[in-house]
Amino acid sequence: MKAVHFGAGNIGRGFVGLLLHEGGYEVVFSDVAGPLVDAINAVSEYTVHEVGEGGRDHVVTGFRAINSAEHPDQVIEEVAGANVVTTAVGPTILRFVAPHLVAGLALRDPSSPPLQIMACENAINATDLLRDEMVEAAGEAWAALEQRAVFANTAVDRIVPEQPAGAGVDVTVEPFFEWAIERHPFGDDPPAIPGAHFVDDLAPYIERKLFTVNTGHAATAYFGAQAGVERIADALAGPAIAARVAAALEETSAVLIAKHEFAPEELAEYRATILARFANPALPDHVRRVARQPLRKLSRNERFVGPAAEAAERGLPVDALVAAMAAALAFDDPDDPQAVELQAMLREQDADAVTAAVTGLERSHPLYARVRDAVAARQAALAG
Ligand SMILES: NC(=O)c1ccc[n+]([C@@H]2O[C@H](COP(=O)([O-])OP(=O)(O)OC[C@H]3O[C@@H](n4cnc5c(N)ncnc54)[C@H](O)[C@@H]3O)[C@@H](O)[C@H]2O)c1
Ligand SMILES: O=P(O)(O)OC[C@@H](O)[C@@H](O)[C@H](O)[C@H](O)CO
Repeated sequence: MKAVHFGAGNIGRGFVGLLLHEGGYEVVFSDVAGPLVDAINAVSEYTVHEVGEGGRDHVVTGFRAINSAEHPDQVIEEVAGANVVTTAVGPTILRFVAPHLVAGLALRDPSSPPLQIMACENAINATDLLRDEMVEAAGEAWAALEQRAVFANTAVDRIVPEQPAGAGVDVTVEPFFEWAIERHPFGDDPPAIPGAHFVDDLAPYIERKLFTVNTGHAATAYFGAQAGVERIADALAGPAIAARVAAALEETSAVLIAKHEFAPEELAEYRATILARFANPALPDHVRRVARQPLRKLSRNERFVGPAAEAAERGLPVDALVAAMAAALAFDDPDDPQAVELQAMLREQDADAVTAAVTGLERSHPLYARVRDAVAARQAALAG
């Protein structure tokens, strides 16, 4: 069995590649970073080090890597003969992966079982997004290709920090992981992924994950950045930040309870587990990584505006989420292109233009005025 995994970065090697290996797949990593591809091909095994309570080491073997920027034909050929394709490249990169998948399907033996495609990105229905990109890339050819693949949305959860320079291909991760996958696309032949769970309805799982783990993580990072703290665990060690993050998560939990009927005590336990994961002192996770791409994180269906909009529509509180968005608006990292773009927008456009462009909210939406006030406050701070 063969799996082609796009994106041999932190989660690619430290989670997806590991579980595919444990499921018995030969793993072919595809990446555009030449030195990373060379480093992977220079070793016959790498170790995933789980750090923190209960952590242990896992050795991954049976993999190789291809530079898809230099050798697209090789990647396409691997896709054509694979059982499974996964991605962990970031939601905005899926459109660059899509043409390789379309070309691979075109080469695929039509009598082989359908290619099982799963995007493992932090976004609602990322696999649907990848499929849409493939349909667009294929144009009229799609009708002949679509039977050759099945598509399942997934929710992946494991904190994998940036790896220190010189660490080679090994990856340091937290011990916790969760991988929820839509069951119905696979019929009687689900992929072999030990530890993953197959669910009939992914929406509660992906929303619980994105609007708790990622909302809380991002809130910690943006409050931490404002306080000049570098590590996530250190940011959460301050009682003021911990209280603000906890308040934001109580607001998202209220939405999840109202929408998906989670039991309040179950979500309280989920929140406590997550805050303990963030506080793991052995995990070298940094504010800069977690805060990355603030425009993506402040967009309409993402971890702040998504749950806050639903809360406002239901008349539920949003104060703590708006406070976290205000901290995100202040995130100013010269090495993060989206942070630079956001700060330029705040300097050059009026509050309504920034609010609409960044959040995608209509002026008539009950959340709009609250976010616009936060935008105006950030603009006043920049001007003053
Ligand atoms: N790190 C985590 O804790 C974590 C956890 C869950 C989900 N995720 C999600 O996984 C995705 C990747 O995150 P990450 O932290 O591993 O990032 P990363 O930057 O470590 O890895 C991304 C990799 O994708 C590669 N890449 C870029 N363009 C590519 C292309 N066109 N084809 C193939 N590879 C390409 C990059 O070179 C890089 O190696 C994101 O969507 C993220 O939200 C991350
Ligand atoms: O990957 P992003 O940029 O969407 O979010 C940053 C982190 O919150 C994220 O990578 C978490 O570590 C991960 O989602 C945990 O499962």
